[in-house]
Amino acid sequence: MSDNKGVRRVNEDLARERANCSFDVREITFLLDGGENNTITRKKIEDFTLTDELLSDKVPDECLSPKEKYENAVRKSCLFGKLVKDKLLEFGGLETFGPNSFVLRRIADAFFKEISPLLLHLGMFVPTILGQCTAEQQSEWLPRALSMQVIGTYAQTELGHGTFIRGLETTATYDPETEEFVLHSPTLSSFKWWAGGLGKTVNHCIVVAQLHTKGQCHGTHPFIVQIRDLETHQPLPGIKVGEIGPKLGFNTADNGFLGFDKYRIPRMNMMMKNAQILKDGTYVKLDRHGKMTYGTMVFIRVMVVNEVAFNLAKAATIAVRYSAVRRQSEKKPGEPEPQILDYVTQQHKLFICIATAHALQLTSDWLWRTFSGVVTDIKHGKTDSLPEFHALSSCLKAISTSDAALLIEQCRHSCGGHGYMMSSNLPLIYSFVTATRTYEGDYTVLLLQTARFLIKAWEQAEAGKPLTPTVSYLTKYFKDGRVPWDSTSEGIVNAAYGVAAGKISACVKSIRNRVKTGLSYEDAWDLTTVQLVAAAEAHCRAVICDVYRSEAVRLTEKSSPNVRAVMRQLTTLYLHYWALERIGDLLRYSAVSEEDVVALQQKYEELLALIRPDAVGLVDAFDIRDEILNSTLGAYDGRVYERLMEEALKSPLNAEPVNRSFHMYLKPLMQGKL
Ligand SMILES: CCCCCCCCCCCCCCCCCCCCCCCC(=O)SCCNC(=O)CCNC(=O)[C@H](O)C(C)(C)COP(=O)(O)OP(=O)(O)OC[C@H]1O[C@@H](n2cnc3c(N)ncnc32)[C@H](O)[C@@H]1OP(=O)(O)O
Ligand SMILES: Cc1cc2nc3c(=O)[nH]c(=O)nc-3n(C[C@H](O)[C@H](O)[C@H](O)COP(=O)(O)OP(=O)(O)OC[C@H]3O[C@@H](n4cnc5c(N)ncnc54)[C@H](O)[C@@H]3O)c2cc1C
Repeated sequence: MSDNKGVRRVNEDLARERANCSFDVREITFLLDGGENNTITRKKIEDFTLTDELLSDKVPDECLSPKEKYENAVRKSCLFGKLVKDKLLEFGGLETFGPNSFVLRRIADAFFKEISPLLLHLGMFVPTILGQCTAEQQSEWLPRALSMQVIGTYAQTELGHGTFIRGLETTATYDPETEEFVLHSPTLSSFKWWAGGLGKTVNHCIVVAQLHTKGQCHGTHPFIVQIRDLETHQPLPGIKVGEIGPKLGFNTADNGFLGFDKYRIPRMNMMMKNAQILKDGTYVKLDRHGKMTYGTMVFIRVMVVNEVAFNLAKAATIAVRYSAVRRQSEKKPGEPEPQILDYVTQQHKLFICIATAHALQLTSDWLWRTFSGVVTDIKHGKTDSLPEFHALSSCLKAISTSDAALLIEQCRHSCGGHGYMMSSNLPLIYSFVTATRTYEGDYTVLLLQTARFLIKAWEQAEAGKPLTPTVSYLTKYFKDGRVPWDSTSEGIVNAAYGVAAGKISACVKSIRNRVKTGLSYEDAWDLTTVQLVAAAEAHCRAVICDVYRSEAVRLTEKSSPNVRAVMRQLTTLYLHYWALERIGDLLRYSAVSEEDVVALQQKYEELLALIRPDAVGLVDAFDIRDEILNSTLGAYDGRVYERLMEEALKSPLNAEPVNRSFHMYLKPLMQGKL
């Protein structure tokens, strides 16, 4: 596929797709990056970080042993970290969790096919210092953490408890004699389990433990704990630490276990922004809201929406480019084999992935702005917006991770057998994203948190009290009766809110009816949880539909007509897809008719046809470099078969024509000598 000057040519089908695209791809890239300047900065950072020296792996990562994989990930983390530290100042530095840190997080995928053992240090250890320490404590820990003298992680989950934080068993008992806390793991189930980087990499750790002082337990609080010697890296006396073993993914993250045997830490290692222990052991609570120590989890839930939007964009890019290159079967006898992207069923599998990546990216940007507002409020001592934000971030985390994981798997299905190859990168993208559905709050558990808020909001609506913005629709749909049907985008969003309101109303009735039979509120709630999860899902879906539609309109106000048209086609496709997926709910809670359903289906199929010529342009607009995509099927030039063969030849099994197992086992078996 090289021309006579050695320049690699692009696959002809892909080249033709790009020539036929109706819009300027860069325009959509700028929209998704949040402006042209951001794109320019991102590209500069990519150019200086994505160097051959760092990226070249002679043997594919997946062919290495677990130990070699981990060591390679540590090597690259250190080289990448140094490069970033040395050069990033040229681009305005890594302001703490500013736009450059999002860019770096994405670029990191080029270095770590799975995950960096240092991700938890930057992703959770540093943010927890920022969120949970006093200014004095920050000035002690932050410079050491940012210069990587202190490398840390976040150890909350235990063998016995992850979801139910109040059930954690690790104790931190204050000893006023020595002004120290004594950390202890009283049972096997109290061992910390899961923290990324804990197994082998970190020397410090944020430990969430039950605080005891003056004979009283004050619940869980975070502590900074040194666990390894800074010189020798040996675990310190009183610490039992190790790695938890192979997992579905995250295999370079050295997730670890940790136990304490009456291990002492100074009083000031308690993170004291929200609560303090005075020298004499007096407990002082500063958190009027009560859940401020859960702040890091809320932050990560916000970040995760962005993570999964990007990973879905990667999977969609791989699957759409491959579908433009791959030809299979015949539509009519004797005709040439079509590109598989020309099958309507393939378009149905893939275009929703592009639209969802957009929907989640725009929702994530909106959520980040909302979060920044909440953080500013909290700095001014206002916590009123926290319950609504907790409900919102919980459901968006749950739904975005669940949707992304399902759709990434759909991208893999759409690539047939080759999608199953590790070298396609789809299995690793999936294994990374499917974990997001569990960590930082399990899907069901988080939707039930949102449901709690929705039921309270319903009761407020009933009492004629004002409602916060994301639930204000409940006032409108409070009265029973079906929501009028209107097939415009706005109409579909309204219907989605109507469905959510109908489901919340049904939950309220169900709980009340059960209480009337003599059940306790808790039992009535428990029996209604299947409906409550569905109601929270419907609420979240309505929010995503609403935000996606309105943000896409706002962002494309000044766009060229063709970009505006294709962006509108995508939002309309998303709305129609979900209307059809939830048609049973619409029939129950809205005035949609049989003819309307037929029209919805017809319009959906028309949209697939309209988007088809722009599909490759749309994934090109994600502008994900080959190094980051890491995929034989999805590279920009479409050299799919060549890359598959090149990668296969790197397999260690191909290093010798005959494997020794032939002589050891097969030959004796063949000769009846085994
Ligand atoms: C060099 C190389 C590196 C390259 C990178 C370079 C770039 C770096 C940039 C960094 C970018 C970072 C990106 C990050 C990407 C992500 C990667 C992360 C990797 C893995 C991380 C995984 C970490 C973890 O999983 S940590 C553990 C998380 N655990 C959980 O989430 C547990 C879930 N459980 C809970 O949240 C709670 O226990 C809960 C809510 C289920 C119940 O709590 P509790 O029992 O205490 O409360 P209730 O009694 O039920 O409710 C009481 C009341 O409180 C309200 N409430 C609950 N939670 C909150 C909250 N968080 N905020 C506000 N309010 C809350 C609740 O609603 C109730 O209110 P009522 O009014 O009473 O109803
Ligand atoms: C890859 C990965 C990385 C992780 N990294 C970290 C880390 O760095 N630090 C850390 O502290 N933790 C980490 N974790 C742990 C993670 O946060 C927990 O696994 C997660 O919060 C789920 O808790 P659990 O494992 O206790 O699940 P469980 O709560 O035991 O859930 C099991 C099942 O029970 C259901 N269930 C539980 N409670 C309820 C309820 N109240 N109502 C209805 N259903 C319920 C759940 O829906 C689920 O189906 C990580 C986990 C993974 C997978």
